[in-house]
Amino acid sequence: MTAITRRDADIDPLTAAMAPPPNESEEDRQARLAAEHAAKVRSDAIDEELNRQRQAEKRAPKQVKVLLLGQSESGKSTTLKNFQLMHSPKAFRAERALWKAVIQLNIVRSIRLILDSMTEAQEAHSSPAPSTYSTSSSSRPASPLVEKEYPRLSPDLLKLKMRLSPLLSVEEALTRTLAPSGSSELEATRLIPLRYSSRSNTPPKEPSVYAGALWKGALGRLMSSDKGSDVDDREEVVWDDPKDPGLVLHACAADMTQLWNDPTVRKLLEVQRLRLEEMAGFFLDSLDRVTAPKYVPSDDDILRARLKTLGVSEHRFKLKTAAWVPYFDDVEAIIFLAPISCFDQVLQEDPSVNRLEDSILLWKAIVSNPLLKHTSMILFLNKCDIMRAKLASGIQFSKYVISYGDRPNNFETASNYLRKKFSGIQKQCSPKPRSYYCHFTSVIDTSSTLHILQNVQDVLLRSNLEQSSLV
Ligand SMILES: Nc1nc2c(ncn2[C@@H]2O[C@H](COP(=O)(O)OP(=O)(O)OP(=O)(O)O)[C@@H](O)[C@H]2O)c(=O)[nH]1
Ligand SMILES: [Mg+2]
Repeated sequence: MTAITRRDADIDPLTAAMAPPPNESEEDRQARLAAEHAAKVRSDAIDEELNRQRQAEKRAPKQVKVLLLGQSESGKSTTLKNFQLMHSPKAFRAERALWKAVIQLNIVRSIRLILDSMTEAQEAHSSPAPSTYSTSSSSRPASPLVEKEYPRLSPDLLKLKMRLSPLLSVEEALTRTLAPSGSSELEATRLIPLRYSSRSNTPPKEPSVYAGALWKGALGRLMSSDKGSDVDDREEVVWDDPKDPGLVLHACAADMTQLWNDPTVRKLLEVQRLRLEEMAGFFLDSLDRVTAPKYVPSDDDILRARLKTLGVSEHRFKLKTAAWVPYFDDVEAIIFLAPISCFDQVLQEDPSVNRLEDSILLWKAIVSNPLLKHTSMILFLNKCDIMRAKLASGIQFSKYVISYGDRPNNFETASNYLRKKFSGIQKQCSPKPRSYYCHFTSVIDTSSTLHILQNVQDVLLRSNLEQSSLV
């Protein structure tokens, strides 16, 4: 009985299944052997391919994954442009012509904001006197319109406004170009209401595109086909459409300059607290240059151009680094952008939230996230140039950041105060100690940013090296 049991166990079910049928003919046997041989050849080929891939992966540089995070308008896309300029300058420059359309859209948007302000001033002057409001209802707050002291607009200024109204349709055309109908990007790039009154409390929707290069393709196709799809470094944009937005902008250039330099307009913007020169995509001080027929955007212009990104995109860059890079494990790092200049601004999507406060809360959430506990954190306290200008112009930091108290209202003190605040949160809220670096940045400045990104890259590689116990 014991013997029988042992014999049963010896018969491996797999061997039994693979064994030839008990009464196999010679012909069947040949066919079976041929099929088995073919299967073996296939399987060996697959093994070989897998081995080849494994070897190739070992030789290829390991990827260093870096995530760019931060609230809207913090400078993520601009930092990415810096990476592109650093690692694939040719590809970056090949897109100059495409950015021209974005810059045109930025100009038209700034002009529309001025025209909207003028409309509001006109309405304020034609609306009833303040006393009508104060007697109408005790619970109703006085209209903000009548509290503001709008300057009166001269007939000449109103004529100028009329002359510039065709720009509104240019805005519409450009927005459509960036998100042609039928594309998945259309929904996100909904047209801005032609007239926006600040009374309505709904800010105009900003043109936006989904992450990735879809919009670039759409725009590229619209350009003159006889030039081919490769847009050369110095090539100007040539549109198929005779109503080229560039032509309209060129024709309106003198009027736009006159509008922007008009003292009444400046006063009006001041009353509205609309600081266009600090807003994203500001080009009104370079109208002559950027509306010239042969204008080609410079690196600087491209970095300043503003187009909102929706969604997440992935970009790969090959780092020109030493041969030892392939031996490191993956390193995950986050570059977090906090635009410190926004201490006196609120979120567009929720005007009850201060932008700086939003950045701090977001930072806190990221550093305390247990899933990211091994991730190196690189903090960019960004838009230092705007921060410096704001403080120099007399805007009081302590009015918005009460805890700042009576410290001096200068860039050095205020920026260091914020650096300590962000670093403190990192130290306190990280689940465990981690690599942490902080930089003061102005990512529109390519040379200083290049320097910082180089440093970031070195640090990431070094920390990888340490983790791999190679140093
Ligand atoms: N002056 C100045 N402008 C900056 C700086 N960083 C970014 N900008 C500008 O601010 C605007 C917004 O920057 P983006 O890079 O588009 O911001 P983002 O984080 O990608 O924003 P979303 O796509 O909305 O998430 C752009 O017009 C940039 O040129 C800076 O350090 N200084
Ligand atoms: Mg973006």
